[in-house]
Amino acid sequence: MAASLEGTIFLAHHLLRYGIIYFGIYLLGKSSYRILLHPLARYPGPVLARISPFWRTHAQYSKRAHLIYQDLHQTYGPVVRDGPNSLSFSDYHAIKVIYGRGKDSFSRPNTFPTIGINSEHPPIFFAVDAQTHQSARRKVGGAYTMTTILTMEDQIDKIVQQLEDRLDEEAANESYFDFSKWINYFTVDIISDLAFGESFGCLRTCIDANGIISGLQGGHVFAIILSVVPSLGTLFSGPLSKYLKPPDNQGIGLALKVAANIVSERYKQPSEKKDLLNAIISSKDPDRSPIHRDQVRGEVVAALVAGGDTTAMSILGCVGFLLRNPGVFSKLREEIDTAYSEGHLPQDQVPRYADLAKLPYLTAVINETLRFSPSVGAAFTRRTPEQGVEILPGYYVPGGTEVGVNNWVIGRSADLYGKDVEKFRPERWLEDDAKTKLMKDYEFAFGHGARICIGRNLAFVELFKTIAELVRRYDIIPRDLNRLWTEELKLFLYKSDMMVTVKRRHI
Ligand code: HEM
Repeated sequence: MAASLEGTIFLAHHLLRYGIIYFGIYLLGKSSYRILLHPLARYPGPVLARISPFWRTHAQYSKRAHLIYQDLHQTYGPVVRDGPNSLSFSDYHAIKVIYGRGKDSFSRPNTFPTIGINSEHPPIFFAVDAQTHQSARRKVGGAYTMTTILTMEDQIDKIVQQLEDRLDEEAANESYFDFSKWINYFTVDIISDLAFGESFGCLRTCIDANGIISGLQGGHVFAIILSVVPSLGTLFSGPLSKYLKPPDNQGIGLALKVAANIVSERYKQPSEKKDLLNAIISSKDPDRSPIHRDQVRGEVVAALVAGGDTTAMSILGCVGFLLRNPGVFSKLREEIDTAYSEGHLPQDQVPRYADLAKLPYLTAVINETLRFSPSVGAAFTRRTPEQGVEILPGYYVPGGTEVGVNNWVIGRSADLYGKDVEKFRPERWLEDDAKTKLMKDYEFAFGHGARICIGRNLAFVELFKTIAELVRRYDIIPRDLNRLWTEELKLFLYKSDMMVTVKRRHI
């Protein structure tokens, strides 16, 4: 008995020892191959990134990947190998090749969890190959044009008014409060009102509707992990998916459930309301047949996930940079006050977007905000086509490689924006027509080409209105200008804990 136990221990010990040795040899062989013989071997990058995907996971997980990628390109140049099979580009010319429009667009790596999505009728964000994406996007494009979005302006204005009511209450309290919370609630109320047919009422009730906002932010951890180890994504669509479903009483699970209910209600009881939900429902396939209900459901959830926090972070960024640059703030306020005194803006209502878009300095401030601190601080990557492609002159990239351009890094391209890229200087958008045209051609805060942000018209309407109203009506005093906010990159570049006090201006 004792002898057989000894034998078993001896065997296990040997198996473990040789297992470790063989595994070590395998890892060494694989790493050597990736460093010396892999088709991307000629591209520079940190050793750990060249042999393992975990360098990228770690960078993303550190919550400062935007800064890590900026350093990475300063150290290694315009093309860096940031994973065994992936490259990051910092030369702005790469944008048009990687993200350019057309039937030959590069596909999106399948890196996002797709629970609750019907892969036969995916919403645009989840369509992987170029053709499926193109056909899904053609159907819903009309719902997001500026003309359609402007039919919803009165509803947006109502929520701008609710934000002002909250700020007036804070002004009466004369104490510091977290401005980022109200702006988050504000953008979620707008997108839920338009896409879900009814606002979640966060501003009204002063609470994060059943944890939807915090739940969405928590979901970014999955997105980060899956972006680096896409094979894990199969778990979410395979037989295990039912065990991995998020709980449907909070966060994204609740958003999915609410979306399913409101979409079927809207089909049962059509409404005259001018909102995104109706605009999407009335979208047609190119053959004029109605859009599939599952795509509608998916688009509604995608709008909430992609359109709430992103817009909030741009509004917060803009206010923060104005506070840090009092000269810019005064110049903007003067432009807006003059527009009122000359009768170009109405005294007794939230200004119309069409009038605000005529103000050149306001437009420049918003463009500069999107360059200086884009809400999306991680790259949305693409996969190169099978035959491979020359992305920059002399930089041939084999087929099946994951390639991307980081938004934050491109916003700091001195070739594109000039040597003073580290300064928040809206004037750069107003100085020289040729330079402005180039900067606009390569604008990247909303992505580029076939998958450029479909919600950007709505984002612009929200940004112009909110910034104009805040600058016109409030003095905003930060508690500590040197510690304006906590900034963390998840998938989006989050700003939180922005403690300020506000005073209503007497105008
Ligand atoms: C300042 C605010 C916003 C920023 C910075 C932003 C940024 C982006 C970026 C960079 C992309 C491209 C992703 C890629 O290349 O794969 C994107 C796509 C998308 N955005 Fe936005 N976004 C904003 C607001 C919105 C809003 C308000 C909505 C919804 C109404 C929205 C809905 C979408 C959707 C559905 C996509 C997927 C488009 C496609 O794959 O064809 N976004 N956004």
